[in-house]
Amino acid sequence: MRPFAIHVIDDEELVRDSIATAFADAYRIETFPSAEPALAAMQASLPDLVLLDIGLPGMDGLQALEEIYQRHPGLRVVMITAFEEIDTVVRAMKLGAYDYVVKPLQMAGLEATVRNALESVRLQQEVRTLQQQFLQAHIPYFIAQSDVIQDVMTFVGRVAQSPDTPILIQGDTGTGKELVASTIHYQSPNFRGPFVTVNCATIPRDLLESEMFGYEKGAFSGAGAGKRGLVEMAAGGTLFLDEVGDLSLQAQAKLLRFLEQGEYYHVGGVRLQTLQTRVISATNQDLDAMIKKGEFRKDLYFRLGVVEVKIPSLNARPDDILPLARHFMVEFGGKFAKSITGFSSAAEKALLSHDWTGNVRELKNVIERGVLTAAGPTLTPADLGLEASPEPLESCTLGFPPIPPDGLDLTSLTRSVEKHYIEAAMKMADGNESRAAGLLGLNHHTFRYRRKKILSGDS
Ligand SMILES: Nc1ncnc2c1ncn2[C@@H]1O[C@H](COP(=O)(O)OP(=O)(O)OP(=O)(O)O)[C@@H](O)[C@H]1O
Repeated sequence: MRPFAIHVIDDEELVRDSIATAFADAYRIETFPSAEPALAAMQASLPDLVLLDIGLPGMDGLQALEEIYQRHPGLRVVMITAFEEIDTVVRAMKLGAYDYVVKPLQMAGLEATVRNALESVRLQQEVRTLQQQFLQAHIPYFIAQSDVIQDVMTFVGRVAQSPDTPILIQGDTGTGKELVASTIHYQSPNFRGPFVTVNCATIPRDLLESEMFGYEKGAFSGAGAGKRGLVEMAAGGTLFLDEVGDLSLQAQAKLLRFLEQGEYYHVGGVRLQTLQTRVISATNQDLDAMIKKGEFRKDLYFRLGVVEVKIPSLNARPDDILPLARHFMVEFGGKFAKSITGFSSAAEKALLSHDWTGNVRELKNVIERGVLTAAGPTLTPADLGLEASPEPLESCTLGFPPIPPDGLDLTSLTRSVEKHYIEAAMKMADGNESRAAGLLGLNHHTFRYRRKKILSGDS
């Protein structure tokens, strides 16, 4: 199969025929005596290259070139021209033509020009394929099973569509804020640009401003050569400011100006710098409280949080626990070359009843340890370092009261048994609902629901 298609547009039949004959073996050739039918044919099927005569009847070559670029930007066009039309050639090249050949045509020269043009088409296709493969391999895989996190991800997919709207992600530690930020980046029009993470808590406060905005040579002692800032490195992409609550007030003022005007100065610099990047910030601190204490600028808070995304803690979305656990099991199984096939039912119960204060990060660590140390093939509570939930009541020896001669009210008996154990579990767990749920082999959500019902006397 000849891989490339070429459209030849020339009013001279001899030119059309000689090109068609010379190239027929190597390329798929279609010929047109004028621009209009060629443009119509392009609507149905786009060639890889167009050989376009300048002196055409009807729409001339330059008009046709403009029309082609308007409809199909990026298409390679080589102009065919008579020697005396050289001024027109210059105009064509300015409009974006790839190259030109002069009549009378020398087939060897034309062949070389066509080969070059098609090589650049091939390279462009290759770059696109590699880009696609890279993105597919790097797009973060975000597990979202629970309704609540699915709603968050639907919203995130919508807000990702703008290239520069600032987004503030709030959530407890380890809930997946950075993963959500990178998901936004890869779903946004900036996905070909860089995703640059700045952890504002780990860079010393007095260095943060210069690290973020860069500095000029000699800006401060030790600033031997100048340095580009992280903001600059994120140009055309996304700048992710993790732990944004840790920014000094001075850095906050600079960030505000940058967000509002897209402008900033290097530390020690006098030249105004401008660039475009999307800023996504995240925090697990209470920014409202920090604003009240004068530690965080209110205007910056509003600017960072043009769109706010709140990620619920893992305990509040128990439906995600097992899908996440299985996802990490596969990930670490592959990493450590271990064939772990799943979780024992006791391990699943233990996972569901554990109090995940460290959220998804804690769950990931637990599974990593489990996969690494387990003898397999299924993971047990001991492998995961979790306490097994108590055995179901049926297997315990309970002293059930006999049914009195006039019968009993099973519903109210069941209710008082449930009430008794919910209260006892809360007491044993020092009031921690999630742990109490674990003691009764329930997930947090179900336990909370039943406890609420019992407390309201409505069961
Ligand atoms: N829904 C999810 N699907 C798959 N992996 C997840 C998910 N949520 C979190 N993770 C993983 O859990 C770990 C912690 O997530 P991440 O670093 O994004 O949390 P964070 O909220 O930014 O934490 P911190 O507040 O400490 O900065 C990461 O390895 C991340 O890949």
